[in-house]
Amino acid sequence: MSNVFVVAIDGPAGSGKSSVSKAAAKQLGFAYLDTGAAYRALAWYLDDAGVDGSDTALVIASLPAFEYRIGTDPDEYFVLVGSTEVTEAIREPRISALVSQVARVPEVRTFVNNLFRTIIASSEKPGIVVEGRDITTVVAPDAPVRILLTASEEVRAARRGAELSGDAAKTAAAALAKRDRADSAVTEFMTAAEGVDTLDSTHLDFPATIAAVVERVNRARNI
Ligand SMILES: Nc1ncnc2c1ncn2[C@@H]1O[C@H](COP(=O)(O)OP(=O)(O)OP(=O)(O)O)[C@@H](O)[C@H]1O
Ligand SMILES: Nc1ccn([C@@H]2O[C@H](COP(=O)(O)O)[C@@H](O)[C@H]2O)c(=O)n1
Repeated sequence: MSNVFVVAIDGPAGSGKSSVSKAAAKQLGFAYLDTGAAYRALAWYLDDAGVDGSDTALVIASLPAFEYRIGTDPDEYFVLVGSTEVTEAIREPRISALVSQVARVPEVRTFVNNLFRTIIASSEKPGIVVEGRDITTVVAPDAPVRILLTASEEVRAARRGAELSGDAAKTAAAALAKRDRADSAVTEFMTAAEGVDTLDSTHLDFPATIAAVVERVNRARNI
């Protein structure tokens, strides 16, 4: 890996990984890599092509044609599959409900992890905040800052529910718990691995959570 300073952040669904990581990256002048977007984009791609995401052989066979690009500038975030911008579409509850079944396939994980390592190594900023489920343990276990960002399930569900409307808001808590259960069978993100710092935002507001991340990074950089 290159000399880029990696901040690795993992956590369960709705713990604030993307919003906090993006804001911390902006404050630090770092790049930002949302790894969940790759799994979501693959789920979107398969769904769009009418491929059954539960058919492991078909999912693996689809990987070579999956053209994926993500913006790592926190001010210009985008996600592309081929020439289609899917930045918003991959956040839909429908895709959230499909994503775990593709993320459980080891060949998918190897494929996207190679992409992530390439993106990290080619970053032109002094550092990069990388968030997901297995960043502190698998993608960047040697990162100088490793954080497990968490919050109680009730608080996470309430924050996620507040973003949604209609039926999706009502079912947000159940959907979030279901996804965590499925993802926990594949990666460990509910408890911190050795050397990983737990940041519990249950009783912290958004600015205080960002400040806690930035403070950890500055301390590690002796700033
Ligand atoms: N400390 C906080 N206080 C209040 N709201 C917060 C805090 N942290 C995050 N949020 C809000 O919680 C919601 C969920 O955050 P976010 O989407 O970043 O989580 P996530 O971990 O990336 O979720 P997912 O894994 O489902 O993509 C957002 O509306 C975000 O603004
Ligand atoms: N490192 C990662 C990141 C994500 N996943 C899977 O992708 C889904 C979407 O992630 P979000 O962070 O956008 O919620 C997540 O539910 C996991 O299935 C992963 O396995 N590893």
